[in-house]
Parts: sequence; structure tokens; C-alpha cells
Amino acid sequence: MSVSILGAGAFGTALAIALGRGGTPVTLWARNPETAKAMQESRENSARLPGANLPETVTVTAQFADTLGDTILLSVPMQTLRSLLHDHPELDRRTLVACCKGIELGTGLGPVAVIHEAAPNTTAAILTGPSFAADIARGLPTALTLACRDHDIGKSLQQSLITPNIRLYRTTDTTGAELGGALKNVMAIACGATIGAGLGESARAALMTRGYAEMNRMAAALGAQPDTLSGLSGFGDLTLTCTSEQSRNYRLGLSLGRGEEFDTSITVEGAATARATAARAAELKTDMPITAVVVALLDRRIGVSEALDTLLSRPLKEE
Ligand SMILES: NC(=O)c1ccc[n+]([C@@H]2O[C@H](COP(=O)([O-])OP(=O)(O)OC[C@H]3O[C@@H](n4cnc5c(N)ncnc54)[C@H](O)[C@@H]3O)[C@@H](O)[C@H]2O)c1
Ligand SMILES: O=P(O)(O)OC[C@H](O)CO
Repeated sequence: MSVSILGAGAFGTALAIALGRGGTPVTLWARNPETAKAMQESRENSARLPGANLPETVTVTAQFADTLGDTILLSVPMQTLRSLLHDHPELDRRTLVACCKGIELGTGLGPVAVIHEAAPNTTAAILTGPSFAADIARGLPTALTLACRDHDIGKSLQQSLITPNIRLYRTTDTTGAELGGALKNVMAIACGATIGAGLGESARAALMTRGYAEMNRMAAALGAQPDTLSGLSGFGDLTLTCTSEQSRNYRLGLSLGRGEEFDTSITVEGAATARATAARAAELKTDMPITAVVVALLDRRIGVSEALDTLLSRPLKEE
């Protein structure tokens, strides 16, 4: 069994290291030939995951034709997923596992739905849950969710993708799994802003809890199974991302709270996802006040204190 990983960023590289270390032959595709050559020679992704060595079982290439292994993981940022599929029609008719966390601008769709639209003859799955690339690459223990609507294919993917340090749980609820991974990024921006502005950890706990309620409302509106968000892909990842400075979404929030600039070259999925989700929530008439406030903060229409006032001045209601 071989695995191909498309996208040689931090997460694609970390997954390649974990799978390769477990003995699986992995082909890691970087779109830039110079990047692929440098990684293949130095055995390291010095730009995105410095200090983590690629095992011998991992081959890095920019030749797309070399990458059609038994299992294909798509580890690119959410807003580029459709163009990757569009540019490579040979991906259709295969089993594709999305590793990205986000909602597409313009369509309001998550990764599995985008794969189904752009490559209609594929079986799509998603690998999501609490995990920092650096932790995975260091061999630290992690537990993730593998969601695939096809029960048998999901079971076989679960077997193929476990590694000595990645334990996989399985579900058929792709809608719930992709929403959890996407929306926790929006909540992490809000929590980072709260801490960055010095509003305290009690305020963050309140935001995480109300954010979780908000995530569940959207999940229900889109037909996700009620329990999915209480698992690794929802609650688990919300907890990790809203409390760790390893998270890029949380760090963007910290910068907003402190009134500092943030490096725009860093992948922060929650920014586009907040906008896409706010638009979808309006269509579905679903109340998502924290998401709306995050969009206003990102657009610099309000500051953090005003954001908190907006949330605190909402009509009183039952929990
Ligand atoms: N880094 C983490 O800890 C982590 C953990 C879990 C999930 N994820 C998810 O993985 C996804 C990727 O994040 P990352 O951390 O690897 O980001 P990253 O910024 O480190 O890397 C993204 C990579 O995608 C490549 N890329 C962008 N557009 C592409 C395209 N059209 N075709 C091919 N390659 C393209 C870039 O060149 C870059 O190498 C995100 O959705 C993120 O939420 C990341
Ligand atoms: O660095 P972030 O904020 O993209 O978070 C990485 C992972 O999604 C955490 O599970």
C-alpha cells in the first residue's frame, strides 16, 4: 500500500513523516520543482517544518504523474482545493482524502463537498481533528477523525492511515467532521483576540463555550449528526486551537487583540472561513454572532472591546 500526499506544506510534510516512519512508502508532491528538489536532497522542509527529518520511505517530487498512489491525501489550503482538482482531472475516479480545514468562499462548501463538485466520480473522505504538524512530526501521540460516507472505504482508509503516533477514529458524517475542523478556526481567532486584548481567560472560556454552541447550530442546520461535533473533529480541535500559541489562527487573533500586524503569507484558514460561514449563516437564517464579530474584526470595522460589547449586549436568553 502506498500513499501520495499532494501539498508539501507543514501538514503534508508531517503526515508524510509519520506514515513513512511507520513503514508506508509515501510520495510527497510539491508543486514547485525547486522546493521538491531541495526537500528531496536535504530530507527536510526547511520553510514550513524545519528540524523534522524525512525518513527514507518518503520521496518528494514535483512530477504529478508519480503521485497517483493507492491512497491520495490532499493537504493544500482550503481556498486552493478546487483549483488543484481542476488542474489535475486525473484525480477524478479515485479515493481522495481532504486534509484541509475550511469553508470555501463563494460556495460555502467544505472540502468533501468541493471534491464531490469538482471531481464527481471520486470517493471523498476527510482527515481532521486536533493535531499540530510539529507534534505529529516529532512522533507525539495524536488522535484524529477519518470521515467517509462509504463505511467500507472509511474502514479501509482508517487501517491504511494509522501510524505509530496517529490513532484514527471513524465516522460516516463528513458534514459534521468538516464543519468542526473549519469552524474551530474562526473561534480560535476570536479567542486569540480576547487574550491579546487582555480580556482574560474567563472571557475566553465563555467564548469557547458559546462558540461551540454556534458550531452546533450550523452543524444542525446543515444536517450533521448531533454527536459528531462533540468528538475530536469538533470539541477536540476547538480545545486545542483556542488555547495554544502553536495555532496560526489563534496567533492571528492575538495580533488583532494587540493591534499588531500579522504576516499575510502564513496560512490562516479561519479568516476566509469566517466570511464564507457568515454568508452561509445568513442564507440559512442561522444565528452566528461570534462568527459575525470575527468578520467585523478582520475587516477592521470594530475593535476587540466593541466586539465584546456587541456579544454582551445581545438579548438575554436561556443557555
Ligand atoms: N499545520 C498544521 O498544524 C495543520 C494541522 C492540521 C490540519 N492542517 C490543515 O492542513 C491544510 C494545509 O495547511 P499547512 O499547515 O500544510 O499549510 P502550509 O502553509 O504550511 O502549506 C500549504 C502548502 O500548500 C501548497 N499549495 C497551496 N496551493 C496549492 C495548489 N493549488 N497546489 C498545490 N499546492 C498548493 C503551498 O505551496 C504550501 O506548500 C490547512 O487546511 C490546515 O488547516 C494543518
Ligand atoms: O495552526 P492552525 O490554527 O491552522 O491549527 C492547526 C490545526 O488545525 C490544529 O488542529
